[in-house]
Amino acid sequence: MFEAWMEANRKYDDGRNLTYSEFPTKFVYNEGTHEWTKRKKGFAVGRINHVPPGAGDDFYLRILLNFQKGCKCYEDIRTINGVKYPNFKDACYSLGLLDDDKEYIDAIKEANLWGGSTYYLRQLFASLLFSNSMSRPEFVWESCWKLLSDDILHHQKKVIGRQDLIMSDEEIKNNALAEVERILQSNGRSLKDYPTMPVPTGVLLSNVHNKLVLDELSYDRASLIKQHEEYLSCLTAEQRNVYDRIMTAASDNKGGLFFLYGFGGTGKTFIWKTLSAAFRSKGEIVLNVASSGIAALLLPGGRTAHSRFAIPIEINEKSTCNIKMDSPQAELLSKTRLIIWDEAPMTHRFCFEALDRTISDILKFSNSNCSKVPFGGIIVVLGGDFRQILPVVPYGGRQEIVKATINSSDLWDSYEVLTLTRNMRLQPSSLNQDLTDLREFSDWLLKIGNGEVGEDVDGEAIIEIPNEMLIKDSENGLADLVDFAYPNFLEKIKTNDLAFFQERAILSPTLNDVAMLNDHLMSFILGEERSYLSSDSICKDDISFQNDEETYSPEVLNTFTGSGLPNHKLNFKVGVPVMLLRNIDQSNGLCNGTRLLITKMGNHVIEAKILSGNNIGQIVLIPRMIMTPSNHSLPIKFQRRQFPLVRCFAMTINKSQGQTLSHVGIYLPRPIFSHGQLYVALSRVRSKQGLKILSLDNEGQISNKTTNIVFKEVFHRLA
Ligand SMILES: Nc1ncnc2c1ncn2[C@@H]1O[C@H](COP(=O)(O)OP(=O)(O)OP(=O)(O)O)[C@@H](O)[C@H]1O
Repeated sequence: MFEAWMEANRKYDDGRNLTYSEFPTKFVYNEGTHEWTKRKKGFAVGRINHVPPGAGDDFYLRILLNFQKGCKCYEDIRTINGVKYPNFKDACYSLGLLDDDKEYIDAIKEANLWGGSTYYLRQLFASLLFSNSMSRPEFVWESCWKLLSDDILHHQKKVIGRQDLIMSDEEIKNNALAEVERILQSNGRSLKDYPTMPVPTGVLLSNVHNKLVLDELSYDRASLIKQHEEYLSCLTAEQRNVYDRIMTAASDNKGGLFFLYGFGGTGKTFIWKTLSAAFRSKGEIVLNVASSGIAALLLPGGRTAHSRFAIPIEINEKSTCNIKMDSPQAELLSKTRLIIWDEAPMTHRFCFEALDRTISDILKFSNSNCSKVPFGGIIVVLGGDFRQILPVVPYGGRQEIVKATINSSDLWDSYEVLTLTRNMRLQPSSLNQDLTDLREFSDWLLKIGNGEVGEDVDGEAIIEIPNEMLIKDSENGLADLVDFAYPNFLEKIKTNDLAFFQERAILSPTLNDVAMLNDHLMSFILGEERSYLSSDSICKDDISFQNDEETYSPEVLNTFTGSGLPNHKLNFKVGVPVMLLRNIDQSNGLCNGTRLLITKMGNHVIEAKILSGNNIGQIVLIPRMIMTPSNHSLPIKFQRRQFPLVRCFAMTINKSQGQTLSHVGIYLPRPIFSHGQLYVALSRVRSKQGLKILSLDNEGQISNKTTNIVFKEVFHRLA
């Protein structure tokens, strides 16, 4: 039957765009003649028999049959993009369908051929360590250390000022390793965390244990004193009240929990900066974290809460953070005076409860009273806006989502709510007309966020979109929306205009609509399009692994999609903006949500330039990484090795939270589906001139109405 498929491909053209399992949709197999003939009626789908991984070449042949089309002989099956591979395994590898550390060696070699700085190569290696993507990191290091240390001798000659300096291979290798260690340490990691990796000899590692603490104490106090005075003199009366209340709690030495409630632009970040300067200028430790990577980049020395506190991805009401008692993180927490946590309402309450439990456990040894006060007596200030998107609870309804928010936690009774109400972005420096416009827009936004526009029926209201924000009377609404968000788009791609892409996006509620928009925009870009396939497998620690292996074959796993998980097949071109889906190197601004522009595409590595945050224009090398989705709706635990990237001409509204943009097109082919989504989409811009909305009704016709969802009960405990 199988060989007859190749025979049929030699005979007929019609089936050559079909894989082996798609073949029965157009052909029928005749058991008597052992031939495939063209199907005249009916429909059938094929299934390829299970082959266990231990079966050798047959296993790889089976994988290839899910991708290769129109093969006329065995050689065709192992020919990829015109290259004939010696065996099926190598052909699978070239398609990216295998998990193999060889890929990372090839990635480093490939990036080296691009001729960039060795520093970027070491960052690439460090990001592979951060993401635990290599099964044998020491093997990759041994194979590539020469490429990763190409600049060491030159650098040392400069440092020492002796052009005749000679270094042995071991010394060069040790120095390169120390550089990798430096990158790891800036992100709270060390080579010591990877037991099979060598560690550099010399002074560097003796500091490792305290590096996290040292980093937090190494701020320039003199300049912070000046900064603090400057900020303090600017505070408005209500901002000053907030500041005084927190400083009083600090001087009382009894700890304190606060929630700073204020909509966008009321100066929450300004307060965070003032407080951080106040404490740090006195040599006290402040940990600035945020729920999203983007918000973390706005804070001085900010990190995502999940990475700073090692909060487990799969969390429940009994979880604690992954911080051991005698670890550097524990020492850091025991010395911390103030924790600032921005965008708190989007994080599940279990995360705050896990941190509270962990801190109490750590501190109870030094002070037995600590376990009696929340967060062991550290002052904790949360901030954010409950009008925005609340924690995502997979398949959770209204009740589950509301129950997951921080103000449903038992800890909430201990929080004191401090409020900011004055919009500091809209100040009288603007022209009068502009100011009136801005105020009207800001008031309308707040009403949308509060659910005060339209008639509320069980949390949902149909609202009318103001005319000036609407795409209407249009032959092709989508083309007009694209033109608004990305005018002269091809020209901007040609000139590699980073500033243009930095501030623009199209937002839509669902992943499918976003994928359609990204396909649409990418189709205009000339140049080679490359497809990158992921390697998917069931996690070996899944206890039902043995039984599931047959049901969840790689081609079934390939179909899984989810928010935060890159697709099995990614299509990119040079010039396409993408968003990072992992925290790679937060100290260099590479976190979940950072936007990048693709500049080079290799077989195993992608080069891009940073578009958002603090390091705009900096080059970064992105490898494939192992990602395990935490989606409980999936019946098994599986992992995907893929580039942690998603195209972002268009992005989901949820992904846009925290981004500030100048031009936003909102595409609503169907209504938004959860609390805060409309408010978040509308409030990404600073003025209504930066906003256009294309809303479609059930018949797909342009409409001036859309749905807003607000769960008003989340506002109840904020008075
Ligand atoms: N007291 C102040 N004096 C001068 N400028 C201020 C003051 N407070 C805030 N600002 C400025 O107003 C703008 C908005 O403030 P900020 O970014 O702190 O608000 P936010 O509440 O954090 O907003 P978002 O939630 O949208 O991030 C910033 O440019 C900030 O520098």
